[in-house]
Parts: sequence; C-alpha cells; structure tokens
Amino acid sequence: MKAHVYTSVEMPCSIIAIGAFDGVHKGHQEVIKQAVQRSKKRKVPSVVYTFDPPPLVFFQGARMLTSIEEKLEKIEKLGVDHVVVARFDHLFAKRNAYRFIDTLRKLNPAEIIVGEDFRFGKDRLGDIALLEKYFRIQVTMPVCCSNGNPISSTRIRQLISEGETTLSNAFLG
Ligand SMILES: Cc1cc2nc3c(=O)[nH]c(=O)nc-3n(C[C@H](O)[C@H](O)[C@H](O)COP(=O)(O)O)c2cc1C
Ligand SMILES: Nc1ncnc2c1ncn2[C@@H]1O[C@H](COP(=O)(O)OP(=O)(O)OP(=O)(O)O)[C@@H](O)[C@H]1O
Repeated sequence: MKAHVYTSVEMPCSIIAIGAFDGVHKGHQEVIKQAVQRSKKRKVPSVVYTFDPPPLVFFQGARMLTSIEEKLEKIEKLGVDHVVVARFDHLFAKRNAYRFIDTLRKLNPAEIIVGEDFRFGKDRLGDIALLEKYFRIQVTMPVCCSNGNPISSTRIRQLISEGETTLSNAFLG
C-alpha cells in the first residue's frame, strides 16, 4: 500500500522515525523497520519524518544518493503509513531544537525511533537527551559493515566516488 506523503501534518497518535535518510541504506532501513514494527505492535500509524534536500546536501553540497522520488519509493517498500517531507531551507534550518520539538508534538508520538548520533535544530544543538525530556525515545543500534564502522550515507558517497559500486550497492541494500 502507498504511504501518505505530506510537507507537514497533525495526528492524534504516531510512531515516528526521523532522519535525512539519503539513500535509505541498511542502517536507515533498520531505524524505519523498527518504527514499523512498533507501530504494528501498538496499533498506531507509523510516520517517517524526513527532509528534502538532506541537510548535508543543503549545507555542504554533498552528492545526493537518492532523489526524493526514489527515497519515498524505498521508504514505502518498508511498509510505512505516512511520510512527512519537510522542505529543508534557510528558514527551516534556523528553527531551534525547541521549535522542532513543538513540530513533533503535533504528531503526538507514542514513540520516536532514531539512531544514536541523531541531532536536530539550529546548529545541531538538539540531541537525544533533550528529546527524551519530551518523548519516549527508542535508539536503534548502529548497523555496521564488516570492518566494524557504521554504514553511513557519507561512506557510501565516498565509495561511489572511488568507483566501489559493488560495496556501495550492498550498503544501499
Ligand atoms: C529544525 C532543524 C534545524 C536544523 N538546523 C541545522 C543547522 O543549523 N546546522 C546543521 O548542520 N544541521 C541542521 N539541521 C540538520 C540536523 O543536523 C540533522 O541533519 C537532521 O536533524 C537529520 O538528522 P540525521 O542527519 O541524523 O538524519 C537541522 C535540523 C532540524 C530538524
Ligand atoms: N548505520 C546506522 N545504523 C543505525 N542507525 C543509523 C545508521 N546510520 C544512520 N542511522 C540513523 O538513521 C537516521 C538518519 O540518519 P542520517 O540520514 O543522518 O544517516 P547517515 O548515514 O549518518 O548520513 P550522513 O553520513 O549523510 O550524515 C538517524 O536517526 C541516524 O542516527
């Protein structure tokens, strides 16, 4: 079934996975799968909250791994009910962590799923400890490659630029 896609939305209850999710690699997939599992268990809709363009693309001109269309396609395949795609621009990036918490409150999250390095808000000042003051947070353990380093969009960009497409495709799942 297709997910509902919004730029912003309010909901009576939700389980949210948050992130840039550029490439929707195996680590991202784990975060999103956890949200879908928790949503099924608690009978509450699952939401992926993501950004377009990905913040690293916006700030550093990083190469984008997936277009928004491809990203939505990969997210939908994981069985998510709703996707919020926030437009990431100068105005959005200036919102402080508390303002973003107010945005999340509008989704009434029963749980929020993130990876352990998740940061948010102006100058990346918001962290998991702050989020935990307002919501119930589940942290997904890092999905690592064979050398023990976590899979990341940055690593995949590097592999692609080195022509290591077999490995990058393996990480992209
Ligand atoms: C409201 C808001 C403001 C942000 N402002 C900044 C910023 O000023 N500088 C920055 O590097 N990242 C900023 N970000 C991006 C975050 O650092 C981070 O990339 C985003 O929350 C997604 O998390 P992820 O990178 O772990 O997927 C902001 C994010 C949000 C939600
Ligand atoms: N390997 C991983 N295992 C588990 N969770 C992950 C992994 N990589 C990222 N996450 C989590 O997924 C969400 C989205 O992460 P993000 O888009 O920043 O990925 P990233 O691969 O670290 O990207 P980049 O390298 O561009 O910073 C965040 O909550 C993050 O903590």
